[in-house]
Amino acid sequence: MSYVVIRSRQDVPRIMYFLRRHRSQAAVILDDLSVPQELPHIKPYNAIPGPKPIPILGNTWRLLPIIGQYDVSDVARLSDIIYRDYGKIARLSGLIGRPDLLFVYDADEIEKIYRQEGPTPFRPSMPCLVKYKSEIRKDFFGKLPGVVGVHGEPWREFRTKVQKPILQLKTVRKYIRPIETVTGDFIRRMEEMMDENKDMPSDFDNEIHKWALECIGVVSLDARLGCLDPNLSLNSEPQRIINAAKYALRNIAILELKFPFWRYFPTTIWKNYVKNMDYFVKICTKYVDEAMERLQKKKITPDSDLSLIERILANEPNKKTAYVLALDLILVGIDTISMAVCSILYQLATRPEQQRKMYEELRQLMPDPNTPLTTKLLDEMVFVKAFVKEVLRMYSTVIGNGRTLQHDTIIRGYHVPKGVQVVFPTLVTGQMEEYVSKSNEFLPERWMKNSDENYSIHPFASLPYGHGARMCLGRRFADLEIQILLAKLIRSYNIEYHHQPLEYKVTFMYAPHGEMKLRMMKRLD
Ligand code: HEM
Repeated sequence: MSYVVIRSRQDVPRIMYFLRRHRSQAAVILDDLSVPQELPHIKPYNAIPGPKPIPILGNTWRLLPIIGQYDVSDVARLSDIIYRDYGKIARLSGLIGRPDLLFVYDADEIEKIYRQEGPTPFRPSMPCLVKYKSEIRKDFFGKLPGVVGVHGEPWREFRTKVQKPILQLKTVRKYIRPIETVTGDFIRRMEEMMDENKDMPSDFDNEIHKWALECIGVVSLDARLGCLDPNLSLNSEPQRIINAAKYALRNIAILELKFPFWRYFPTTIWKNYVKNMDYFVKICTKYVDEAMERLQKKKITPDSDLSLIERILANEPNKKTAYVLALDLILVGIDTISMAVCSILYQLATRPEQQRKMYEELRQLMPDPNTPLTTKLLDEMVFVKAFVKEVLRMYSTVIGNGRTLQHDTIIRGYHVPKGVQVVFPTLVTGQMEEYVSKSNEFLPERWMKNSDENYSIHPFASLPYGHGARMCLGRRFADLEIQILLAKLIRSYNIEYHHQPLEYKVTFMYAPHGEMKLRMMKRLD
């Protein structure tokens, strides 16, 4: 199917006549994206295939516990099943309390939607966070609600204020040393945790979570939070932060994917969510205030070597921007990265040949394992970077992204009305043979410029960090943190796995599910 974009409504009859005459299958898109219903060839929205809703419960029952056809943890499989059952476009309608979900598995269409999204893309996410920010703590967030769960002008204004420092390589690179220090502490802790077989404990994923928390503390609060301390008392601040991160973040899957009872009355899980979010607000306020005090004592010149938070505080008279930014980074920058790291380490442990290649690259770049990391060294770790990309293609931590359509749009020949939530299932499209050559094979080399073979990949098939103006704000930090961890760990240890294979599931993010008892064998060279 090809498309014809028409600049003016008056041209419609002329173009339609031309298309009919030439028996063309092209779909017509009006430049202003308002689509008249009567255009021939364009099928109505309700003709899109999809699971049939049942009366009263709509399609929500499919996600209900016990009677539901799909479990929350099956969401990744659900997206695959929908593709197999209905093809490249499918509609999940009749979801109580939320708009229809439209699954699009066509990389050309995904590209088109992303490219047309305009200056304020709307990502339908985290309704519970929206309620928290816009109702429960309206007093705090007011006109500066941040980026996560925020849309339209308020989102654009906030993103414009913070985007430059967060994505600027100069700022990100300042964090090589601090993240290397956190990671060194984490690896020492791993040494202490291993059993007599050198296996990590069964809850090793929680330890990775603490490393991610400690990293985000350094980035967003200019602070070492102390989460890697092995002897935390129950009431200590780091332990309370660890617990809040678990409840506030991990329960979002239950709040958002299961029936949203919390919208109608405050359920226990909702009350806990609010309590933990309040705790995060308190922590962010405390550490940003401390950063401000330190900043006030500094003499700032245009060349001052400032941290991310200091730069925000120096440019913005309102401290609220820094509080809210820190909160947003914490909310989305812990689980994403810790789950991605679980997945990457598990893949390394179960792919010894690939791990050997990574090790050889690292040994060549860092003959002494204690070589301090630099921008140059990190840039030269091409296999490390390619391996991470390949894991994110085949096991994308965030299984899909989405946009709420802000205009009526034609997608695969259907007229899709404004307001529908379009889902881009990157986990599925990233593995479709028509978009990715040898899609079922795990080949990091496909991402390497000087690879012997010529692999093709559609640029919109695998987008683990999303795309466009709303793309992941923390992606440079995410890449940096993952790369530093791999460089330090794989240079010095061989990672193995000697237990039952782990299945991938969605518990908020897509990651191996079960006991991550990785074995860490110290390398001798
Ligand atoms: C491997 C780890 C990560 C993955 C796979 C990931 C993925 C994503 C995706 C898919 C989005 C939506 C983008 C879009 O709508 O186009 C997103 C948004 C976002 N991410 Fe990440 N992310 C990761 C790590 C991080 C980290 C470490 C941080 C913070 C330091 C972070 C901060 C954010 C923020 C603030 C947004 C919201 C941006 C906005 O709506 O304007 N992410 N991320």
